[in-house]
Amino acid sequence: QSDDFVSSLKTDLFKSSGTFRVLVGVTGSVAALKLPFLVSELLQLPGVDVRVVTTEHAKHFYNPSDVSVKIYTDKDEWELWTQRSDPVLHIELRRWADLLIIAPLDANTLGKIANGICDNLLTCVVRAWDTSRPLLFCPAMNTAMWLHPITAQQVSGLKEFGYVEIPCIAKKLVCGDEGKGAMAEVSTIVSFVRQYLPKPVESSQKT
Ligand SMILES: CC(C)(CO)[C@@H](O)C(=O)NCCC(=O)N/C=C\S
Repeated sequence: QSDDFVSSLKTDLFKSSGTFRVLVGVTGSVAALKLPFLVSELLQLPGVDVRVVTTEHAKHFYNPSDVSVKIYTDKDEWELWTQRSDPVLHIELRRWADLLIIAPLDANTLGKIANGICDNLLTCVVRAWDTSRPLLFCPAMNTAMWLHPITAQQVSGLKEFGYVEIPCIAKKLVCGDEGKGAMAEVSTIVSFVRQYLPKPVESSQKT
């Protein structure tokens, strides 16, 4: 199981350059219920290959059978690496991805990333991230959490690393609060990602 698992990653690494590899990180905000829709919309983009890395808490909010692409979990990291010669999943994933988008980014994972904590597969990918590659994040949390002063500090910290914020929006949240904290709309997220796709090469031959 593990070899085809990694070999598919490795083959992707050497796949024809036409493929733009998008890794979606999903965390424990209720906005994670949008994951199936986000993935299906991203797959509509030309030449895009999508994989997902989930945290344990995110699993409460979506059904994996509604997601048509591979979802990597913390368990996969430990099943894959049992001896020195085994590949390290978070390193294979940081090599594989051309772009990482964390949607939604919950308050907990925001805090971890802002401080370099890497205690699960997703935060290990982020901790090992090649900052010359785009990392986009979509904060989503209760309005009271969003308004706490530590949030602005941590969001600006991520931006100092060069990560790109896709700002949260004001909505009537599922808990009844009205205000900022809702994840950006999927259409907004997809249009952000679209900006990073390789430009189609103008054909030099005159037809
Ligand atoms: C879930 C969705 C997308 C429905 O429109 C929206 O409410 C949202 O993004 N909420 C995320 C904010 C959150 O995590 N609230 C947690 C407690 S209020």
